Amino acid sequence: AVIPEGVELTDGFHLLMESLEMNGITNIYGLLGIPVTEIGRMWQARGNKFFSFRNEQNAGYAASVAGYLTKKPGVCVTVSAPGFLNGLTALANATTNCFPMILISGSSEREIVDLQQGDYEEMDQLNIARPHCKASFRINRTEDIGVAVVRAIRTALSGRPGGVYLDIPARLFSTVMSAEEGAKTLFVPVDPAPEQIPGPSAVARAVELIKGAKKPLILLGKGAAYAQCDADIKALIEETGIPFTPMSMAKGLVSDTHPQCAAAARSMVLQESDVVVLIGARLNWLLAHGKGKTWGVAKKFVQIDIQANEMDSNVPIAAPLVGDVASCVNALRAGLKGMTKPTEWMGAIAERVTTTKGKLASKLTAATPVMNYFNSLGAIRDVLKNYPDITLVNEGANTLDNARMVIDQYLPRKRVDTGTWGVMGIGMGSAVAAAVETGKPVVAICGDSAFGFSAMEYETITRYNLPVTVIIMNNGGIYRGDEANPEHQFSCMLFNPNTKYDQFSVALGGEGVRAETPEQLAKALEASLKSGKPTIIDAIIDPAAGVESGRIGNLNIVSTIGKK
Ligand SMILES: CC(C)(COP(=O)(O)OP(=O)(O)OC[C@H]1O[C@@H](n2cnc3c(N)ncnc32)[C@H](O)[C@@H]1OP(=O)(O)O)[C@@H](O)C(=O)NCCC(=O)NCCSC(=O)C(=O)O
Ligand SMILES: Cc1ncc(Cc2csc(CCOP(=O)(O)OP(=O)(O)O)c2C)c(N)n1
Ligand SMILES: [Mg+2]
Repeated sequence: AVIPEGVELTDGFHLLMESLEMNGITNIYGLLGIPVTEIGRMWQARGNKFFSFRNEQNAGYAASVAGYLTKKPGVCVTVSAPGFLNGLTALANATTNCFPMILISGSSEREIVDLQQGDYEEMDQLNIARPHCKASFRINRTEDIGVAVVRAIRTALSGRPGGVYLDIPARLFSTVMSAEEGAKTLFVPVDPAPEQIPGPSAVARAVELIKGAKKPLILLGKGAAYAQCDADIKALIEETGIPFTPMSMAKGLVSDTHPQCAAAARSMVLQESDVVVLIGARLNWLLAHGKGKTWGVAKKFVQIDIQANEMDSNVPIAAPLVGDVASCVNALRAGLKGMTKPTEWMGAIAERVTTTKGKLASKLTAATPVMNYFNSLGAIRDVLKNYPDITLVNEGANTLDNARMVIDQYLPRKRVDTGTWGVMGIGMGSAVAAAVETGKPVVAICGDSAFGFSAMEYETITRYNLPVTVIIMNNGGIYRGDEANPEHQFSCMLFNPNTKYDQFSVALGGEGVRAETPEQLAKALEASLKSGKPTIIDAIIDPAAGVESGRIGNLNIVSTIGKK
């Protein structure tokens, strides 16, 4: 339509930014270039924050973690084709983790893409994204930008949270329309993540099952942490006296030091429990699909999940409770009021916890010629005990599994790690998002291989002067650093033994410390937390200290006919 002379104009750029701002989004994580460069500049000029990354995958990890921590969709902006593809990995990971995130990518013009005429960075991004996220939308008209942003927000947040792709063909950004008409197209969704109340009969069925249990167990997943109904969950646990064990990112939802925490008796409680209440935890590979030797005696599952068809995904669920975590937990609390507490069962668990913690404690302080995972992590744990509200980011194999065991979490949503997929490379993006969204210090404990996936983002961290301490568990390789080299080349599992991550830090504008003993490690960590400066601590770990794939070596495939 022709717009009369003198009418105030708006355009796609401004409608997109106004819609995001109106919906409470002020931080964008991304990497700019054709056709989105101007978004970054204008977004910053409006007083918002644009966190510019070195690779879109890490910007996407940051956006997804921002979504997990804030319950508002994290927003990532990328260029088309290769930039979009880099961001797509993070979008797919967000969807797998059930973190709310929106990936906005510029794209080629439809008339060229659809005839495959070879546009600049031509790619059918809309359809490539679709199988890897909750929804994939394209905006073709400026007047549709408002509804598209709202649809993306509602889709990312409602039901099971996840990733949404928003495709914006380049020309739309500069297409103008009347500002007055444009303003009418922008709005805020009402209740985009509505509570979903479980049915009374479902609640009654679950209550009866739990009341009849002799050895009940509550298993907390990251869905329970995401729900931010921390007091309700703690109340359910304390009112019923039922022991609980957390999945890794649910650690701290109720403190690891809580007397009903069975994390240090995990095998025992999975084996011996008769009724297991899953709260925001899926029976996927991390829980051995709910079957086999991990689960010992016959089990009855109560499952709280907002996604109805998650039920029976792996094994029959005796009492499905479909709804949001808070509504389900509080419905159970009402029904379980006055139930007899399983004190004998809890007593047996407490005994096992004391034993296993005792065995671990001696390893945490045992001196060795070169640090191993236990005395290094023991030193870190003793420092972090005094900093309960830092966010711990954790990735690696041995570095991941041993830190999960050794480093206690005291508060909810203070541990961010490799998640459902076990993804390496989430470290620096997660650290940026945690520092930005919480405003508090971050400690990232990364294997040296894992760190390498996003190492260049350490410059992003120093550029924004974020209070991030990266402890690199430098064992010289993937899993270990002592693999023999074949005659003709460097082993495929090893890194350059002369790598100096402390100097890498200084080169990128941060502080760098080499730590060869637990005492040096503790001192450096304490100093970095006090300084608030970006710091890399290069923790020298015995190359022989690790095992293949940490605690999941059983998943590795080996040739039965040997090496040829
Ligand atoms: C799959 C799992 C959920 C299985 O859990 P487990 O490892 O068996 O349990 P946990 O780690 O929770 O605990 C391990 C053991 O330590 C005990 N434990 C736990 N906490 C404590 C404390 N505080 N003190 C003493 N002992 C403790 C616990 O009871 C278990 O012993 P017992 O009770 O005696 O059993 C977990 O391993 C996991 O989350 N793995 C993530 C793997 C991953 O994504 N790796 C990165 C990709 S690797 C990869 O891709 C690759 O290699 O390739
Ligand atoms: C995107 C992606 N690519 C590869 C892999 C496979 C893997 C899992 S764990 C790991 C690194 C282990 O070495 P690291 O030095 O970090 O830790 P440590 O055991 O302490 O030595 C790799 C490469 C995964 N999970 N994700
Ligand atoms: Mg390593």
